[in-house]
Amino acid sequence: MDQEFWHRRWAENRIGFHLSDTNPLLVKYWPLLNPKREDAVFIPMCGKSIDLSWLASKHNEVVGVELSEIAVRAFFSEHLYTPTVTSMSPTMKLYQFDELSIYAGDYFTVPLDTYSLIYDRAALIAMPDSMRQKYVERLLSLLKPGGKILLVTLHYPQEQMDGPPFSVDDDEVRRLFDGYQITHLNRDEDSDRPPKGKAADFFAEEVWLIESE
Ligand SMILES: C[S@@+](CC[C@H](N)C(=O)[O-])C[C@H]1O[C@@H](n2cnc3c(N)ncnc32)[C@H](O)[C@@H]1O
Repeated sequence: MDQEFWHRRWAENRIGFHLSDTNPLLVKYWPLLNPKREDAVFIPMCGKSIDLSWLASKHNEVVGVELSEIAVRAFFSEHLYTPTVTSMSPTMKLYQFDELSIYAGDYFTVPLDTYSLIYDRAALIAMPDSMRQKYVERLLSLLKPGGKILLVTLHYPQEQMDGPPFSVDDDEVRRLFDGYQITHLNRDEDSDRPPKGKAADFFAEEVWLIESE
């Protein structure tokens, strides 16, 4: 999945993954992380998710990274926020407004801090098999000791459907986050997917709590 693929998706507004409201799974399961206002939150590959605003209403510092500047600009204009914009390199900008900072740039190269809490919805599962290990290594390097991740994945028969979104099953979550405490919080087979025009025998959305020990 090269970067051009995602730039094209945003340029053509093919963003079926975008939710028009706060993700109910975030609202339901975030309290299980025992979040405190002063815990800094990181959201990888955040798109223009409304979840950014929900988390910013509960935390002093929320940091997102999104490759597409179209998405980042849309997020701020759709919320009527006027961010300050700092150019960091020809391919990287930092957008800031109150508690929220969003880097428009590549997740793998943006200069990030470490965070107590991470929210991954449709980021790990946007990565093809060949990139997932590298994606998770970077994610775990950004997690403070004692930190927690709320992770939302999809599980379906991969041979019946092309990704993204890709299927990431129970075994793979446990392998990718080996050495961390993993709690399976929810499996929903009635989620309103697969994406338009695609079909699979089953299609389950799963929620995980990953904790560093
Ligand atoms: C499936 S979307 C999910 C967006 C968001 N998490 C949501 O729930 O709406 C995956 C996002 O990852 C972004 N992305 C893909 N590769 C990236 C990279 N290397 N760095 C930053 N963002 C990336 C895409 O532009 C896209 O917006």
